[in-house]
Amino acid sequence: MAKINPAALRQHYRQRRRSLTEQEQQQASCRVRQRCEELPQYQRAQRIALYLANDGELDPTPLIQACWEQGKEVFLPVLHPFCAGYLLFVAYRPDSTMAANRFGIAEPPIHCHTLCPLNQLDLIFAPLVAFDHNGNRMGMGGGFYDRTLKPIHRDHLSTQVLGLAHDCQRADLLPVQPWDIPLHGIVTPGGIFTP
Ligand SMILES: Nc1nc2c(c(=O)[nH]1)N(C=O)[C@@H](CNc1ccc(C(=O)N[C@@H](CCC(=O)O)C(=O)O)cc1)CN2
Ligand SMILES: Nc1ncnc2c1ncn2[C@@H]1O[C@H](COP(=O)(O)OP(=O)(O)OP(=O)(O)O)[C@@H](O)[C@H]1O
Repeated sequence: MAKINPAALRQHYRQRRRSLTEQEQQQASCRVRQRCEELPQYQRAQRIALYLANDGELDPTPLIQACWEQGKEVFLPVLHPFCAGYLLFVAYRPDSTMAANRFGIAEPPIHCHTLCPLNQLDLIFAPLVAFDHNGNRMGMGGGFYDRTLKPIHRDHLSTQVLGLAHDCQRADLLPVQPWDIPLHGIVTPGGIFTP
């Protein structure tokens, strides 16, 4: 098999998710919310990290609403102000005042009392560009999630990491890099994939 260039692969799957219609996006978001609500990992979780959709990503807005309605705390990834390449997880509430980061993605303000350390998050729903049946994740190429989530495996944390994606983001087999952090599962409108 010909060696696939990861940059070309990333462009291919970004193009796929961007070409979904508004209606397909909304339907996908609602199906994924329903699937997530059936997961024991979700039902047990009190502190959950999500994200705000960008570039055609599966939009978790209905799931964020569900968390709020069910009294779960929601956190969003915020670019670390001092440690380049790392993320902080910051509380997101209906009244959070948001500001766009350098990629144009809205972030809540960082305060000591709104920060959640990794070991206190029960569940992280991660965005992705492509995934495979082994739970490998290809992201936007910044290495933000890989760097930030490294302690989960190193320190045997109980934090679960699930990818959220459209079905068209499923790849046969992704190239694996030594730093890649595998997902515990991936939720799509069509199903739940566990490696
Ligand atoms: N919704 C969402 N939030 C997230 C991530 C993500 O993948 N999705 N991230 C996951 O790591 C972090 C941000 N990483 C990102 C990396 C690149 C681009 C991006 O759009 N890159 C453009 C170039 C934009 C520019 O340089 O101005 C591109 O490649 O076209 C966006 C987010 C934290 N927040
Ligand atoms: N744990 C780490 N320590 C140091 N560098 C890392 C680490 N993880 C990733 N990187 C660097 O980040 C770069 C991007 O990695 P990769 O392409 O896997 O990102 P990604 O998972 O697609 O992005 P993201 O997590 O931001 O969505 C790599 O070139 C790698 O050098």
